[in-house]
Amino acid sequence: MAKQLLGKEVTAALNERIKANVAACQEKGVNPTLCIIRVGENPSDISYEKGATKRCETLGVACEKILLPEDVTQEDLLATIDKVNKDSHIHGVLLFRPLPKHLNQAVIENALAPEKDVDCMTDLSMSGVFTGKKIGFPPCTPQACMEILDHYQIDCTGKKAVVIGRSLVVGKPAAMMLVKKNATVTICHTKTVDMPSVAREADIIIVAAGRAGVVGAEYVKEGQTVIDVGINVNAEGKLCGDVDYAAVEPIVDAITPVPGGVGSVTTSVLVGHVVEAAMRTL
Ligand SMILES: Nc1nc(=O)c2c([nH]1)NC[C@@H]1CN(c3ccc(C(=O)N[C@@H](CCC(=O)O)C(=O)O)cc3)C=[N+]21
Repeated sequence: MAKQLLGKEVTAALNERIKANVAACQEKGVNPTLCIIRVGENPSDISYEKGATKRCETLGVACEKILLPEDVTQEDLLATIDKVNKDSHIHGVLLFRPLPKHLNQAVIENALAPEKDVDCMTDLSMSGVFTGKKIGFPPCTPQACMEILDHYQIDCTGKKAVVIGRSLVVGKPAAMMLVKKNATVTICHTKTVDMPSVAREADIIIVAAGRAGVVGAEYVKEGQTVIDVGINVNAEGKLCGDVDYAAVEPIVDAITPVPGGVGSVTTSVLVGHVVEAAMRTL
């Protein structure tokens, strides 16, 4: 039986710090405010939006939403971003990605004001993750993985870490953050040859493959820690991870469940960034 790494234990600690910072803002007459921009009706965007809305409420942060149709033009989305950039009562902006194919995502991502970039969407913010310079905020999801490792005192120094997935939202920045924690890191992706045997060599596996249940028993061995970043909505509308939990859990030492793992921590990290952005304006 593996130890469950529970998101709620990690968020309880984070939320206390966030609440204190919210109070500090309010004392100075500033109401930390998140603006969510959603294009279309992607179910995983909607579930993140629901989670973020609830967490904002719990923590006393305002949450505004801008919903745009799936066929929004590049011009209209850029105009929306320009508007929130100029709106001084908004401290942080979350734009769900990936965007529909007809939009030029690279241009849109860099249109956001850097000081409001609470999920590391701009190239400038992302450069901070790679250079180690303190620029903006790190991306919420890989930071949530690190918060879980820290909270459960899972030391990375000298450990072998395998990251499954090379996206700019999770895989690549997660690998850099693990390097910063002194792990030796391997990034696996769709062209990796014999991924199960690479994964079995790891002490720590971060799974951000983006497909439900792809990591099965053949990827793991005893003694490992498995962090499942996947949030997939299955046919019954239920959340499930990228790890086949029932197969993997009996083998490894520690594992994050879905739901109840990384996703819930991601949401608190996001709200924490919004409050931090508000504090920087004081
Ligand atoms: N720019 C961008 N950044 C993202 O981080 C991003 C994105 N776009 N697009 C969509 C995906 C999906 N995603 C989710 C996060 C939390 C829940 C979620 O359900 N959270 C629940 C808890 C879930 C759980 O317990 O595991 C909550 O906060 O209460 C769902 C989905 C982020 N993504």
